[in-house]
Amino acid sequence: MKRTGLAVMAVVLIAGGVAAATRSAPEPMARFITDDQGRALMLHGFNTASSAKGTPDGLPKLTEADVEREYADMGTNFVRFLLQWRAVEPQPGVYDTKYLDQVAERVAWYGKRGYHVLLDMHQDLWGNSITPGGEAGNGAPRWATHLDGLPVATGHWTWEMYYLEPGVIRAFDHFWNTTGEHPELMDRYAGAWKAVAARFKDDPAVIGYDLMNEPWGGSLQGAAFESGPLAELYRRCIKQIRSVDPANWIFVEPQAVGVNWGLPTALPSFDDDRVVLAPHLYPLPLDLGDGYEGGSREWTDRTVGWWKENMLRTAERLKAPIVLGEFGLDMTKPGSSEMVESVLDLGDELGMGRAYWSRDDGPWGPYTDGRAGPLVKVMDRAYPRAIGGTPTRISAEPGRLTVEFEANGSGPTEIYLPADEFPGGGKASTGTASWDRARRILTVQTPASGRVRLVITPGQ
Ligand SMILES: CN(C)c1ccc(C(=O)NC[C@H]2N[C@H](CO)[C@@H](O)[C@@H]2O)cc1
Repeated sequence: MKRTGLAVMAVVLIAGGVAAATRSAPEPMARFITDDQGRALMLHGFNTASSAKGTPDGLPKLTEADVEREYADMGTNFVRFLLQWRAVEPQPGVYDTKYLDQVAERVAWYGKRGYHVLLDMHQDLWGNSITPGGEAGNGAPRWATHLDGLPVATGHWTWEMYYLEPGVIRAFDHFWNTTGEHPELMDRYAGAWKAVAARFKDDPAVIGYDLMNEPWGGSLQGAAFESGPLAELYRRCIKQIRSVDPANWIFVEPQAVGVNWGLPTALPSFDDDRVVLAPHLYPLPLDLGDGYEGGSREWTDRTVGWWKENMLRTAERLKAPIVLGEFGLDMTKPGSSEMVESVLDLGDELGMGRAYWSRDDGPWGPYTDGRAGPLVKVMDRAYPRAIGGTPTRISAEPGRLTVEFEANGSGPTEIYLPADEFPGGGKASTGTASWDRARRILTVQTPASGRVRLVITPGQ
Protein backbone atom coordinates (compact mmCIF):
# COMPACT_ATOMS: atom_id res chain seq x y z
CA MET A 1 0.00 0.00 0.00
CA LYS A 2 2.81 2.33 0.83
CA ARG A 3 4.17 1.88 -2.70
CA THR A 4 0.81 3.07 -4.04
CA GLY A 5 0.96 6.05 -1.76
CA LEU A 6 4.45 6.90 -2.88
CA ALA A 7 3.37 6.68 -6.52
CA VAL A 8 0.48 9.05 -5.80
CA MET A 9 2.89 11.34 -4.02
CA ALA A 10 5.30 11.41 -6.94
CA VAL A 11 2.52 12.37 -9.38
CA VAL A 12 1.15 15.02 -7.03
CA LEU A 13 4.52 16.51 -6.22
CA ILE A 14 5.64 16.69 -9.82
CA ALA A 15 2.36 18.35 -10.81
CA GLY A 16 2.64 20.69 -7.84
CA GLY A 17 6.19 21.60 -8.65
CA VAL A 18 5.36 22.41 -12.22
CA ALA A 19 2.35 24.50 -11.18
CA ALA A 20 4.21 26.43 -8.48
CA ALA A 21 7.46 26.84 -10.33
CA THR A 22 5.89 28.66 -13.26
CA ARG A 23 5.19 31.98 -11.48
CA SER A 24 6.55 34.02 -8.59
CA ALA A 25 4.32 34.43 -5.53
CA PRO A 26 2.87 37.75 -4.33
CA GLU A 27 4.32 39.38 -1.21
CA PRO A 28 3.15 37.96 2.16
CA MET A 29 1.45 40.06 4.85
CA ALA A 30 -0.98 41.69 2.44
CA ARG A 31 -4.22 41.36 4.43
CA PHE A 32 -5.25 40.59 8.01
CA ILE A 33 -8.24 39.74 10.11
CA THR A 34 -8.87 42.74 12.35
CA ASP A 35 -10.67 43.16 15.66
CA ASP A 36 -13.37 45.75 16.43
CA GLN A 37 -10.63 48.34 17.06
CA GLY A 38 -8.99 47.66 13.72
CA ARG A 39 -5.96 45.86 15.16
CA ALA A 40 -4.44 43.03 13.12
CA LEU A 41 -5.10 39.70 14.85
CA MET A 42 -2.67 36.78 14.94
CA LEU A 43 -4.71 33.66 15.65
CA HIS A 44 -2.90 30.78 17.35
CA GLY A 45 -4.73 27.70 18.55
CA PHE A 46 -6.34 24.32 18.01
CA ASN A 47 -9.13 22.47 16.28
CA THR A 48 -11.57 21.38 18.99
CA ALA A 49 -12.39 18.71 18.55
CA SER A 50 -12.51 15.63 16.35
CA SER A 51 -14.51 13.95 19.11
CA ALA A 52 -17.54 16.02 18.00
CA LYS A 53 -17.74 13.84 14.87
CA GLY A 54 -19.03 10.84 16.78
CA THR A 55 -20.85 12.12 19.88
CA PRO A 56 -24.67 11.74 19.79
CA ASP A 57 -25.10 15.45 20.60
CA GLY A 58 -22.49 16.61 18.05
CA LEU A 59 -20.50 18.43 20.76
CA PRO A 60 -16.78 17.90 21.41
CA LYS A 61 -15.70 16.07 24.55
CA LEU A 62 -14.50 19.22 26.30
CA THR A 63 -14.78 20.81 29.72
CA GLU A 64 -14.17 24.36 30.81
CA ALA A 65 -11.18 23.05 32.77
CA ASP A 66 -9.73 21.83 29.44
CA VAL A 67 -9.91 25.38 28.11
CA GLU A 68 -8.37 26.77 31.27
CA ARG A 69 -5.52 24.22 31.04
CA GLU A 70 -4.90 24.98 27.37
CA TYR A 71 -4.47 28.68 28.11
CA ALA A 72 -2.31 28.06 31.19
CA ASP A 73 -0.06 25.64 29.26
CA MET A 74 0.12 27.28 25.83
CA GLY A 75 -1.40 30.78 25.88
CA THR A 76 -3.48 30.18 22.77
CA ASN A 77 -6.09 32.73 21.62
CA PHE A 78 -7.97 30.86 18.88
CA VAL A 79 -10.15 27.80 18.42
CA ARG A 80 -11.64 26.27 15.30
CA PHE A 81 -14.73 24.79 16.96
CA LEU A 82 -16.34 21.82 15.16
CA LEU A 83 -20.08 21.96 14.48
CA GLN A 84 -22.18 19.19 12.94
CA TRP A 85 -24.91 19.98 10.39
CA ARG A 86 -26.80 16.91 11.67
CA ALA A 87 -27.06 18.64 15.08
CA VAL A 88 -27.83 22.13 13.74
CA GLU A 89 -30.68 20.90 11.50
CA PRO A 90 -31.92 17.49 12.69
CA GLN A 91 -34.93 17.75 10.38
CA PRO A 92 -35.26 19.82 7.18
CA GLY A 93 -35.89 23.44 8.21
CA VAL A 94 -35.89 22.57 11.92
CA TYR A 95 -32.93 24.15 13.81
CA ASP A 96 -31.99 22.73 17.22
CA THR A 97 -31.82 25.77 19.52
CA LYS A 98 -30.76 23.54 22.45
CA TYR A 99 -27.69 22.42 20.50
CA LEU A 100 -26.87 26.02 19.56
CA ASP A 101 -27.24 27.01 23.23
CA GLN A 102 -24.83 24.22 24.20
CA VAL A 103 -22.38 25.48 21.58
CA ALA A 104 -22.82 29.02 22.97
CA GLU A 105 -21.97 27.73 26.46
CA ARG A 106 -18.66 26.37 25.17
CA VAL A 107 -17.97 29.49 23.12
CA ALA A 108 -18.34 31.45 26.38
CA TRP A 109 -15.65 29.28 28.04
CA TYR A 110 -13.29 30.55 25.36
CA GLY A 111 -14.65 34.09 25.24
CA LYS A 112 -14.11 34.76 28.95
CA ARG A 113 -10.43 33.87 28.40
CA GLY A 114 -9.94 36.20 25.46
CA TYR A 115 -10.18 33.61 22.68
CA HIS A 116 -11.51 34.11 19.15
CA VAL A 117 -13.85 31.30 18.07
CA LEU A 118 -14.22 30.13 14.48
CA LEU A 119 -17.34 27.98 13.98
CA ASP A 120 -16.53 25.14 11.57
CA MET A 121 -19.37 23.28 9.84
CA HIS A 122 -17.37 20.11 9.82
CA GLN A 123 -17.78 17.13 7.53
CA ASP A 124 -15.64 14.17 6.60
CA LEU A 125 -16.90 11.54 4.14
CA TRP A 126 -20.30 13.34 3.98
CA GLY A 127 -22.01 12.14 7.17
CA ASN A 128 -22.59 9.57 9.89
CA SER A 129 -25.30 7.83 7.84
CA ILE A 130 -23.07 6.54 5.03
CA THR A 131 -22.80 3.22 6.88
CA PRO A 132 -25.41 1.47 9.07
CA GLY A 133 -23.07 1.60 12.08
CA GLY A 134 -22.20 5.30 11.66
CA GLU A 135 -18.53 4.50 12.18
CA ALA A 136 -17.07 6.37 9.22
CA GLY A 137 -18.37 9.80 8.21
CA ASN A 138 -19.58 12.83 10.09
CA GLY A 139 -21.40 16.08 9.41
CA ALA A 140 -24.47 15.77 7.19
CA PRO A 141 -27.84 14.69 8.66
CA ARG A 142 -29.54 11.41 7.69
CA TRP A 143 -32.37 13.24 5.86
CA ALA A 144 -29.82 14.85 3.50
CA THR A 145 -28.03 11.55 2.80
CA HIS A 146 -29.08 9.86 -0.45
CA LEU A 147 -26.95 6.82 -1.38
CA ASP A 148 -29.53 5.40 -3.84
CA GLY A 149 -28.70 1.94 -2.53
CA LEU A 150 -25.12 2.15 -3.82
CA PRO A 151 -22.54 0.28 -1.72
CA VAL A 152 -20.26 1.77 0.94
CA ALA A 153 -17.74 -0.91 1.84
CA THR A 154 -16.28 -0.73 5.35
CA GLY A 155 -12.97 -1.79 6.87
CA HIS A 156 -10.77 0.36 4.64
CA TRP A 157 -7.03 0.40 5.45
CA THR A 158 -7.25 4.19 5.64
CA TRP A 159 -10.33 6.32 6.25
CA GLU A 160 -9.79 8.51 3.12
CA MET A 161 -10.67 5.53 0.90
CA TYR A 162 -14.35 5.88 1.92
CA TYR A 163 -14.43 8.98 -0.33
CA LEU A 164 -14.13 6.63 -3.33
CA GLU A 165 -17.08 4.43 -2.32
CA PRO A 166 -19.99 4.60 -4.86
CA GLY A 167 -22.53 5.47 -2.16
CA VAL A 168 -20.41 8.31 -0.78
CA ILE A 169 -19.78 9.73 -4.24
CA ARG A 170 -23.53 9.57 -4.93
CA ALA A 171 -24.35 11.41 -1.67
CA PHE A 172 -21.99 14.22 -2.68
CA ASP A 173 -23.26 14.23 -6.27
CA HIS A 174 -26.80 14.78 -4.98
CA PHE A 175 -25.63 17.58 -2.65
CA TRP A 176 -23.74 19.43 -5.39
CA ASN A 177 -26.76 18.81 -7.68
CA THR A 178 -24.49 16.99 -10.13
CA THR A 179 -27.34 14.45 -10.38
CA GLY A 180 -29.96 17.21 -10.77
CA GLU A 181 -32.23 15.27 -8.42
CA HIS A 182 -31.80 17.22 -5.14
CA PRO A 183 -31.50 20.94 -5.94
CA GLU A 184 -32.79 21.73 -2.44
CA LEU A 185 -29.79 20.44 -0.47
CA MET A 186 -27.37 23.33 -1.02
CA ASP A 187 -30.08 25.81 -0.02
CA ARG A 188 -30.82 23.76 3.10
CA TYR A 189 -27.12 23.93 4.00
CA ALA A 190 -27.04 27.70 3.43
CA GLY A 191 -30.17 28.00 5.59
CA ALA A 192 -28.42 26.14 8.40
CA TRP A 193 -25.62 28.69 8.23
CA LYS A 194 -28.20 31.49 8.45
CA ALA A 195 -29.54 29.91 11.65
CA VAL A 196 -26.03 29.63 13.14
CA ALA A 197 -25.12 33.21 12.17
CA ALA A 198 -28.40 34.55 13.57
CA ARG A 199 -27.53 32.85 16.88
CA PHE A 200 -23.91 34.06 17.11
CA LYS A 201 -23.83 37.36 15.19
CA ASP A 202 -23.62 39.39 18.44
CA ASP A 203 -21.36 36.99 20.36
CA PRO A 204 -18.10 38.91 20.95
CA ALA A 205 -16.06 35.69 21.04
CA VAL A 206 -17.15 34.48 17.60
CA ILE A 207 -14.86 35.77 14.86
CA GLY A 208 -16.36 33.91 11.92
CA TYR A 209 -17.77 30.93 10.09
CA ASP A 210 -15.84 28.20 8.21
CA LEU A 211 -18.39 27.25 5.56
CA MET A 212 -17.42 23.62 4.85
CA ASN A 213 -14.58 21.43 6.04
CA GLU A 214 -12.43 19.87 3.32
CA PRO A 215 -14.99 19.92 0.49
CA TRP A 216 -15.12 16.86 -1.81
CA GLY A 217 -16.69 17.12 -5.25
CA GLY A 218 -17.75 13.47 -5.59
CA SER A 219 -17.59 12.67 -9.30
CA LEU A 220 -16.77 16.35 -10.03
CA GLN A 221 -13.17 17.27 -9.25
CA GLY A 222 -10.66 20.11 -9.57
CA ALA A 223 -11.42 23.46 -11.21
CA ALA A 224 -14.84 22.30 -12.47
CA PHE A 225 -15.82 21.55 -8.86
CA GLU A 226 -14.17 24.51 -7.14
CA SER A 227 -15.28 27.18 -9.61
CA GLY A 228 -18.63 25.40 -10.14
CA PRO A 229 -20.85 24.02 -7.38
CA LEU A 230 -18.39 24.73 -4.53
CA ALA A 231 -18.23 28.44 -5.38
CA GLU A 232 -22.02 28.45 -5.82
CA LEU A 233 -22.51 26.92 -2.37
CA TYR A 234 -20.22 29.55 -0.87
CA ARG A 235 -22.10 32.36 -2.63
CA ARG A 236 -25.42 31.05 -1.26
CA CYS A 237 -24.00 30.69 2.26
CA ILE A 238 -22.49 34.19 2.15
CA LYS A 239 -25.85 35.62 1.05
CA GLN A 240 -27.73 33.84 3.85
CA ILE A 241 -25.16 34.74 6.51
CA ARG A 242 -25.01 38.40 5.44
CA SER A 243 -28.81 38.61 5.65
CA VAL A 244 -28.38 38.39 9.44
CA ASP A 245 -24.70 39.08 10.17
CA PRO A 246 -22.94 41.93 8.31
CA ALA A 247 -19.70 41.79 10.28
CA ASN A 248 -18.25 38.37 11.07
CA TRP A 249 -15.55 36.90 8.84
CA ILE A 250 -16.47 34.15 6.38
CA PHE A 251 -13.83 31.46 5.89
CA VAL A 252 -13.74 29.54 2.59
CA GLU A 253 -11.75 26.37 1.98
CA PRO A 254 -10.46 25.02 -1.32
CA GLN A 255 -10.99 21.32 -2.01
CA ALA A 256 -8.81 19.15 0.22
CA VAL A 257 -7.46 16.76 -2.38
CA GLY A 258 -4.26 18.08 -3.84
CA VAL A 259 -4.43 21.49 -2.16
CA ASN A 260 -3.69 20.02 1.30
CA TRP A 261 -0.52 18.62 -0.25
CA GLY A 262 0.71 21.73 -2.10
CA LEU A 263 -1.19 21.79 -5.43
CA PRO A 264 -2.93 24.98 -6.62
CA THR A 265 -6.63 25.70 -6.19
CA ALA A 266 -9.11 27.19 -8.69
CA LEU A 267 -11.27 28.76 -5.97
CA PRO A 268 -12.60 32.08 -7.38
CA SER A 269 -13.04 35.39 -5.55
CA PHE A 270 -16.27 36.27 -3.76
CA ASP A 271 -18.22 39.52 -3.57
CA ASP A 272 -17.67 40.15 0.15
CA ASP A 273 -14.95 42.16 1.88
CA ARG A 274 -14.63 39.89 4.89
CA VAL A 275 -13.79 36.58 3.25
CA VAL A 276 -10.81 34.60 4.62
CA LEU A 277 -8.93 31.93 2.68
CA ALA A 278 -8.74 28.92 5.02
CA PRO A 279 -6.69 26.08 3.49
CA HIS A 280 -5.29 23.04 5.27
CA LEU A 281 -1.69 21.81 5.09
CA TYR A 282 -0.85 18.09 5.23
CA PRO A 283 2.34 17.33 3.27
CA LEU A 284 1.85 13.96 1.61
CA PRO A 285 4.97 12.24 2.99
CA LEU A 286 3.76 12.89 6.54
CA ASP A 287 0.17 12.02 5.59
CA LEU A 288 1.51 8.66 4.42
CA GLY A 289 2.91 8.11 7.90
CA ASP A 290 6.57 9.03 7.50
CA GLY A 291 8.48 11.12 10.04
CA TYR A 292 9.96 14.54 9.29
CA GLU A 293 13.41 13.23 8.44
CA GLY A 294 15.55 12.20 5.49
CA GLY A 295 13.86 12.09 2.10
CA SER A 296 10.45 12.65 3.68
CA ARG A 297 11.69 15.91 5.23
CA GLU A 298 13.14 17.05 1.90
CA TRP A 299 9.89 16.38 0.04
CA THR A 300 7.84 17.90 2.86
CA ASP A 301 9.84 21.13 2.77
CA ARG A 302 9.49 21.25 -1.00
CA THR A 303 5.73 20.78 -0.94
CA VAL A 304 5.35 23.34 1.86
CA GLY A 305 7.17 25.78 -0.42
CA TRP A 306 4.71 25.07 -3.23
CA TRP A 307 1.79 25.33 -0.80
CA LYS A 308 3.03 28.75 0.36
CA GLU A 309 3.32 30.10 -3.19
CA ASN A 310 -0.03 28.70 -4.25
CA MET A 311 -1.83 30.02 -1.18
CA LEU A 312 -0.25 33.50 -1.49
CA ARG A 313 -1.35 33.62 -5.12
CA THR A 314 -4.87 32.48 -4.21
CA ALA A 315 -5.13 34.96 -1.32
CA GLU A 316 -4.18 37.72 -3.77
CA ARG A 317 -6.90 36.58 -6.19
CA LEU A 318 -9.47 36.50 -3.41
CA LYS A 319 -8.16 39.73 -1.80
CA ALA A 320 -8.32 37.77 1.45
CA PRO A 321 -6.17 37.14 4.54
CA ILE A 322 -5.05 33.54 5.08
CA VAL A 323 -5.78 31.38 8.12
CA LEU A 324 -4.36 27.86 8.16
CA GLY A 325 -7.41 25.92 9.30
CA GLU A 326 -5.62 22.65 9.92
CA PHE A 327 -2.14 21.23 10.12
CA GLY A 328 -0.91 18.41 12.32
CA LEU A 329 0.86 15.09 12.55
CA ASP A 330 1.65 12.18 14.81
CA MET A 331 3.84 13.77 17.48
CA THR A 332 5.51 10.41 18.20
CA LYS A 333 7.15 10.48 14.75
CA PRO A 334 10.77 11.61 14.34
CA GLY A 335 11.15 15.36 13.69
CA SER A 336 7.50 16.14 14.52
CA SER A 337 8.26 19.06 16.86
CA GLU A 338 10.55 20.60 14.24
CA MET A 339 7.81 20.22 11.64
CA VAL A 340 5.25 22.02 13.80
CA GLU A 341 7.78 24.74 14.61
CA SER A 342 8.49 25.25 10.90
CA VAL A 343 4.76 25.70 10.20
CA LEU A 344 4.45 28.20 13.06
CA ASP A 345 7.45 30.08 11.65
CA LEU A 346 5.69 30.08 8.26
CA GLY A 347 2.63 31.52 10.01
CA ASP A 348 4.75 34.38 11.36
CA GLU A 349 6.37 34.93 7.96
CA LEU A 350 3.00 35.20 6.22
CA GLY A 351 1.11 36.88 9.08
CA MET A 352 -1.13 33.80 8.95
CA GLY A 353 -3.37 32.54 11.75
CA ARG A 354 -3.27 28.81 12.42
CA ALA A 355 -5.21 26.06 14.17
CA TYR A 356 -3.41 22.80 14.91
CA TRP A 357 -5.25 19.52 14.24
CA SER A 358 -6.24 18.72 16.88
CA ARG A 359 -6.94 19.34 20.58
CA ASP A 360 -8.10 15.77 21.07
CA ASP A 361 -6.25 13.55 23.56
CA GLY A 362 -3.85 11.26 21.72
CA PRO A 363 -0.54 11.00 19.81
CA TRP A 364 -1.38 13.90 17.45
CA GLY A 365 -2.48 16.24 20.24
CA PRO A 366 -0.92 18.22 23.08
CA TYR A 367 -1.93 15.65 25.67
CA THR A 368 -2.00 11.84 25.69
CA ASP A 369 -3.98 10.21 28.51
CA GLY A 370 -4.05 13.71 30.02
CA ARG A 371 -0.25 13.99 30.17
CA ALA A 372 1.48 16.84 28.33
CA GLY A 373 3.51 15.79 25.30
CA PRO A 374 6.11 17.58 23.13
CA LEU A 375 3.45 19.63 21.32
CA VAL A 376 2.74 21.70 24.44
CA LYS A 377 6.25 23.17 24.43
CA VAL A 378 6.12 23.87 20.69
CA MET A 379 2.73 25.60 20.84
CA ASP A 380 3.67 27.56 23.99
CA ARG A 381 5.37 30.24 21.91
CA ALA A 382 5.76 34.04 21.90
CA TYR A 383 3.37 35.68 19.42
CA PRO A 384 1.57 38.98 18.95
CA ARG A 385 -2.12 38.39 19.77
CA ALA A 386 -3.15 41.81 18.38
CA ILE A 387 -1.06 44.46 16.61
CA GLY A 388 -1.78 48.21 16.62
CA GLY A 389 -1.21 48.60 12.91
CA THR A 390 -0.45 46.74 9.67
CA PRO A 391 2.26 44.15 10.32
CA THR A 392 5.27 44.03 8.01
CA ARG A 393 7.38 41.47 9.92
CA ILE A 394 6.87 38.99 12.73
CA SER A 395 9.79 36.86 13.87
CA ALA A 396 10.12 34.62 16.92
CA GLU A 397 13.50 33.40 18.16
CA PRO A 398 14.31 31.85 21.56
CA GLY A 399 13.92 34.68 24.10
CA ARG A 400 13.23 37.34 21.43
CA LEU A 401 10.18 38.42 19.47
CA THR A 402 10.32 41.06 16.76
CA VAL A 403 7.14 42.74 15.52
CA GLU A 404 7.32 45.48 12.89
CA PHE A 405 4.25 47.38 11.75
CA GLU A 406 2.85 50.58 10.30
CA ALA A 407 0.99 52.02 13.29
CA ASN A 408 -2.60 53.11 12.60
CA GLY A 409 -3.84 54.27 15.99
CA SER A 410 -6.04 51.17 16.41
CA GLY A 411 -4.74 50.50 19.90
CA PRO A 412 -1.94 48.86 21.88
CA THR A 413 -0.09 45.75 20.73
CA GLU A 414 -0.70 42.67 22.90
CA ILE A 415 1.98 39.99 23.05
CA TYR A 416 1.83 36.55 24.71
CA LEU A 417 5.13 35.47 26.30
CA PRO A 418 5.78 31.85 27.40
CA ALA A 419 7.14 31.30 30.90
CA ASP A 420 10.15 29.20 29.91
CA GLU A 421 11.71 31.88 27.67
CA PHE A 422 10.32 34.93 29.50
CA PRO A 423 10.15 33.83 33.17
CA GLY A 424 9.86 37.38 34.52
CA GLY A 425 7.89 38.76 31.63
CA GLY A 426 9.25 40.90 28.83
CA LYS A 427 10.60 44.34 28.10
CA ALA A 428 9.86 46.30 24.94
CA SER A 429 12.47 48.13 22.85
CA THR A 430 10.07 51.04 22.37
CA GLY A 431 6.75 52.31 23.66
CA THR A 432 5.21 51.98 27.10
CA ALA A 433 4.71 48.39 28.29
CA SER A 434 2.54 46.83 31.00
CA TRP A 435 2.80 43.18 32.05
CA ASP A 436 -0.19 41.01 32.97
CA ARG A 437 1.54 38.28 34.96
CA ALA A 438 -1.55 36.10 35.33
CA ARG A 439 -2.26 35.92 31.59
CA ARG A 440 1.38 36.39 30.53
CA ILE A 441 0.46 39.24 28.17
CA LEU A 442 2.68 42.28 27.55
CA THR A 443 0.67 45.27 26.34
CA VAL A 444 2.70 47.94 24.54
CA GLN A 445 1.42 51.42 23.75
CA THR A 446 3.22 52.88 20.71
CA PRO A 447 2.73 56.06 18.60
CA ALA A 448 -0.49 56.13 16.57
CA SER A 449 1.32 56.47 13.25
CA GLY A 450 4.61 55.70 11.54
CA ARG A 451 6.74 52.60 11.32
CA VAL A 452 7.24 50.74 14.63
CA ARG A 453 9.91 48.13 15.34
CA LEU A 454 9.10 46.33 18.56
CA VAL A 455 11.71 43.92 19.97
CA ILE A 456 10.63 42.00 23.07
CA THR A 457 13.29 40.45 25.30
CA PRO A 458 13.10 38.84 28.75
CA GLY A 459 12.75 40.99 31.90
CA GLN A 460 10.69 43.91 33.08
C1 LIG B 1 -9.67 11.98 -0.60
N1 LIG B 1 -10.02 13.10 0.22
C2 LIG B 1 -11.19 13.85 -0.16
C3 LIG B 1 -9.28 13.44 1.33
C4 LIG B 1 -8.06 12.80 1.58
C5 LIG B 1 -7.31 13.14 2.72
C6 LIG B 1 -7.80 14.12 3.59
C7 LIG B 1 -6.99 14.46 4.80
O1 LIG B 1 -5.97 13.87 5.04
N2 LIG B 1 -7.42 15.46 5.63
C8 LIG B 1 -6.56 15.88 6.71
C9 LIG B 1 -7.24 15.93 8.04
N3 LIG B 1 -8.46 16.71 8.01
C10 LIG B 1 -9.50 15.95 8.64
C11 LIG B 1 -10.43 16.78 9.46
O2 LIG B 1 -10.83 17.90 8.69
C12 LIG B 1 -8.79 14.92 9.47
O3 LIG B 1 -9.63 13.86 9.81
C13 LIG B 1 -7.66 14.57 8.55
O4 LIG B 1 -6.63 13.93 9.24
C14 LIG B 1 -9.00 14.76 3.35
C15 LIG B 1 -9.74 14.43 2.21
